[in-house]
Amino acid sequence: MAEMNPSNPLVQALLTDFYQITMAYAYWKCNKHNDDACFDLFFRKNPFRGEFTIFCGLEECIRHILNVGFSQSDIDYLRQVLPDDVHEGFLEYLLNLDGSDITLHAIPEGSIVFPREPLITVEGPLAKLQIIETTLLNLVNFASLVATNAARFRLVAGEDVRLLEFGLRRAQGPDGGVSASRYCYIGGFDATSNILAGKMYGIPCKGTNAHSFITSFNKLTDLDHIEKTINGCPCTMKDFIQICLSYKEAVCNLLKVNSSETIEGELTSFISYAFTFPKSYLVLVDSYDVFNSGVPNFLIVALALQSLNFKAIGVRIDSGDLAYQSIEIRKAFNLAAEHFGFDYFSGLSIIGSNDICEETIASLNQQGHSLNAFGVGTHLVTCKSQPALGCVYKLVKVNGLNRIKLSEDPIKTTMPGKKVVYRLFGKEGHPLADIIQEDGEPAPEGRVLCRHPNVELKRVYINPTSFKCLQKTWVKNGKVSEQLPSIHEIKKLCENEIKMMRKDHVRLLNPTPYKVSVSEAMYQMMHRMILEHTPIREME
Ligand SMILES: Nc1ncnc2c1ncn2[C@@H]1O[C@H](COP(=O)(O)OP(=O)(O)OP(=O)(O)O)[C@@H](O)[C@H]1O
Ligand SMILES: O=P(O)(O)OC[C@H]1O[C@H](OP(=O)(O)OP(=O)(O)O)[C@H](O)[C@@H]1O
Ligand SMILES: O=C(O)c1cccnc1
Ligand SMILES: [Mg+2]
Repeated sequence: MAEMNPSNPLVQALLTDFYQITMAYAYWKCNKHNDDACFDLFFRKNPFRGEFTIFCGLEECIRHILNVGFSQSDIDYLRQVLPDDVHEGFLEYLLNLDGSDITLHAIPEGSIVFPREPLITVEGPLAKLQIIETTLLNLVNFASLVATNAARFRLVAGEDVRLLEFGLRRAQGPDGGVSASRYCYIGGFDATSNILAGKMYGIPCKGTNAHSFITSFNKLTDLDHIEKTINGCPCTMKDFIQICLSYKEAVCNLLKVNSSETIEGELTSFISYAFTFPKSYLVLVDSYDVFNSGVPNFLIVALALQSLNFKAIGVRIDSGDLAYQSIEIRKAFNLAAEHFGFDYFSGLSIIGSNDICEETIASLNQQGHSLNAFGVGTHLVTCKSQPALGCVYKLVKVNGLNRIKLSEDPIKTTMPGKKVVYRLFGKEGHPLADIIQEDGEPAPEGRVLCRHPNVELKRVYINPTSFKCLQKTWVKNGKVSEQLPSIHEIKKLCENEIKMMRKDHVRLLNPTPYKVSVSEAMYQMMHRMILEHTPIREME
């Protein structure tokens, strides 16, 4: 199916690390390449000093598995970079490689997830699963990081504020930008300014205007000669300018502004924008002076539009104190609403932008403001406060034998075996804890003993009112086995999952860790393996 290609053509078999190919060659040489393997993809620490993560990137992983394969030119290139004596049989093996014997289980995209949980579990031939490691990690790491970042912006902003993603110009390259737009939408943003992402993924596109547009206009007479009329209305530019000017004194008197000090070029730019977009008139008001020019000029044109039965949308401010200015702008809108008798002026939108981060929004909320929307770029899409999520991909089983990787740091010791995660819900409806079990253990029933994976004495009995298994099988032997959700469904899932959490787990500052536990059987198996694989030192 053509539509099941990865959305980025860079996502292909060669988008992996060289060592995956050399290891695959060694597996092949030792006849291990078709060993029956199982790998887990997971992270060890939530990002942004938080206690939750939004899992994203799954659909692109699935698309990669459905399409993975080396072209003849890939093989020709590999022949050049591998040792001279590389066996032709291995290159032939690579040429014929596809995803037909890979099975993938995963937690649904958009879910709230926690450290050490297998987000994706892949089963299939060892060498193939080795080759796709880097690609899957690349597809999940940034996607989950930026979606989590977006979810945090949504949490701090609250439900009633619109969040617009403006990051493309600052993003880490074209793919960073397009991916950020997609996963920020899932994480909680309402729209993007990135029209390619809009087209590719069906994300709503929104935009205002820039200082260059406003400052490119100079004098009203520059527009005088325009012969076109306003869209959907017989009003010419000359007439429209006259209507605007007829409101100038009244607006300036109302706002106690010296009308001769308002900037004519700015008014000209607003008129030209309103003339073009009479139904979506929203302009940037901070190019010269917000209160002595931007706001009066905006209102002059909003009133002119109203006289033609069009309703203005609002303003954007992109500098200065966003709290103070938004409150004062709202006062001006209220005054105009009352004076001119148009109630909706009180509810006009005020969008704030300019280097906004999570802390700025928290601070603005604390100070009080009148913004309806935030336009956020740099801090959101570059994940400035934490540039990477440390997802890893570890072998957990081969030919029926559980495998383990030990570490001095117990949190880095891998959890052996194929596993599933159950989420246990309490009587208030919130998740109480997740429990990682060995695949094949019965589902939790009655009173569930949840053990800390590493600390023997940390145990808790949970009596869940309900539970759910988080994993689903999305690909079975190279074929999609579960209907993939739309981006809008993924977004909705993400929103619901965050809402279900107890507030203290998802608060942004010093949140309470959510319990990720293991079953008794899992605990015993893991610790038996740790003992078996830890050599006992000799001392004299
Ligand atoms: N009331 C506020 N409380 C806290 N932070 C704010 C407030 N208002 C604006 N900010 C933030 O303060 C910073 C102001 O940045 P900066 O001083 O560079 O901008 P500016 O000089 O106002 O604008 P520009 O340089 O674009 O003309 C921005 O990050 C902005 O988001
Ligand atoms: O500030 P960010 O969160 O990255 O959001 C995107 C920014 O991009 C635009 O202006 P740009 O920064 O290009 O120019 P300006 O700041 O000089 O207006 C916009 O006005 C925002 O300020
Ligand atoms: O539409 C906007 O206002 C916009 C788009 C990109 C960057 N800054 C602002
Ligand atoms: Mg800026």
